[in-house]
Order: sequence, then structure tokens, then C-alpha cells
Amino acid sequence: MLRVDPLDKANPRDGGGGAVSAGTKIAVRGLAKQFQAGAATVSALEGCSIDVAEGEFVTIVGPSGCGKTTLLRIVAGLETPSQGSVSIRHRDAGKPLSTMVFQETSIFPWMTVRANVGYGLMLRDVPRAQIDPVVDKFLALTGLERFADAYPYQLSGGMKQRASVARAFANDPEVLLMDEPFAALDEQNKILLQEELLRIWGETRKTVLFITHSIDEALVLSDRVLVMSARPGRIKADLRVNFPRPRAAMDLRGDPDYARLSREIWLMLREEVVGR
Ligand SMILES: Nc1ncnc2c1ncn2[C@@H]1O[C@H](COP(=O)(O)OP(=O)(O)OP(=O)(O)O)[C@@H](O)[C@H]1O
Repeated sequence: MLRVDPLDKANPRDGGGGAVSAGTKIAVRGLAKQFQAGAATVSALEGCSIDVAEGEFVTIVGPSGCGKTTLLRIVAGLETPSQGSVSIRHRDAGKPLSTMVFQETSIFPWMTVRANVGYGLMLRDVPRAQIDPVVDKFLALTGLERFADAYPYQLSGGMKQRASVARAFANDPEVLLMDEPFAALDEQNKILLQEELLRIWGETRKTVLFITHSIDEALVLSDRVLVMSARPGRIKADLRVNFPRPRAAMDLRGDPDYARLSREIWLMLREEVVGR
């Protein structure tokens, strides 16, 4: 059963896969998910367990169809697991538990960029005088100040995705869940948005769980990379990424450790994609 519960040091939740340590922000335990597709049963996840520490940026890579989106949707509470549990430590009851950023544009077409970015705060009845500076801050961090009064149809794909990222951070959730948010962008916009995300994350130190197909993106952004097995997905490897921050994406790519980690992850993924 799904349990998105406050974790309490004195009363750690344990969904059956092991203890939850004190610094843990997200604890996924023994997650399994089966879908019914007509007469067939599709096993998307099996025995999937994850710990994400408070303030950590964790990326998940895995073969296509291995259950990455299913896992993130369960963590977001959008999908119910067949087995296992998810716990998220909810420190501030005034803040939303999680916000999800999707691959496809999810900003509202009938609202200006400013209204979109401030939407989550407005829903929580935060006074306008408090919303404006927050919105201005995230518009500036995503380079959208000049487009604050524009509507989504007036923006490029990269700008719309910037607005989605700005809205997610402005909403100030306890946990940010990002499902291939830059996958639909061209290479230049992708690199620019990765740099912006690194900068914003450096300022906010939000707990982030980020799905990508790109080994490069995972290494540039995250503190840890989790590699998933082919379906039914489980965590096959957990690799620490120790490049110092703040990071300059282009500099990292010349680092010998970048090449080593990149190769290590690719070999694990290859094994899953082509079979042993
Ligand atoms: N609602 C659903 N009904 C039936 N099967 C589903 C449903 N959602 C997902 N699946 C199946 O579960 C498996 C995992 O899907 P999921 O989208 O989580 O994988 P993914 O790793 O995110 O894929 P990709 O990398 O291609 O985006 C796939 O085989 C998919 O077809």
C-alpha cells in the first residue's frame, strides 16, 4: 500500500525493506508494481528500494520501459504500488510535499508566465506581496524576466520548460520530482537549462529525484546516480558523483573521472538493454 507519510526519527516507517535512517528524506521500500494490460500482467517494478538524503540530488537512469516513470509517479502519489511503501519526511506542513516536472510542457496556456510561476503559492493563499518577490527571483534565475507578462504560446519550447522549472522551485516543495524535464529540448537549450538548474539547485539545495536517459545529464547534475535494471525495474547500482560544486558542465566533461563513470554506467545499461 502507498504511504506518503511524515517520517519521524522516533517512529521511522519501514515498508518491509529495511530501516530508515535519520537523514533520509525519501525512503522507498520493496516497491513492486504490476499493470493489467488486457489478459496480460506487466510487471513494471519489483523489489525497488531507494534512500534519498535531505538536500541530495539523485538521478535515475535505466533502459527504456524499465519502470522509471512508474517509480516517480508512485513517489509523487499519482500511482498506487502493488507492494511496498514510500515515505517522505514532511518537515514543514505549510509546504507541499512534492512537485513534479514533466517532460512535456505542463504550464497553463491561459495564464501569463508570471501567473504560472506563482500558481502554487497562490493556491496556498500566500499573500500577493509575498508571492511577487519569489516569482521575480525564479524568473530571474531562469532568464525569463522579460517574458513575465507573455503567454505560453509566445514562448519557445525551452522557455516553456524554464517556466515549468521556475514554477516548481517557486512552489517550494519538500521534494522535487523531475521526469526527463529536458528530453524534448534541442542540445543547446538542454545544456543551458542544465546550467540553470545547477545554479538554482545550488541556491535552494532542494531534495531532487530526477529521471533521465542521458548518462551525461546524470553526471553533470547529481550527487548520486541510481542505475535501474530492465523491467521489472529494481536498483542495480548506486554510484556517488563527487565532482565539486558549483559545477561547470563543460569542464566536467574533460575530467578523467567523468569518462570513467560514464563508461561504468554505460556498461551496466548495455548489459540490461542487450541482455547478458
Ligand atoms: N498504465 C499502464 N498500464 C499498463 N502498462 C503500463 C502502464 N504504465 C506503464 N506501463 C508499462 O510499465 C512498464 C514501465 O513503464 P514506464 O513508463 O514506467 O517505463 P520508463 O522506464 O519510464 O520508460 P521510458 O524510459 O521509455 O520512458 C512499461 O512496460 C509500460 O508499458
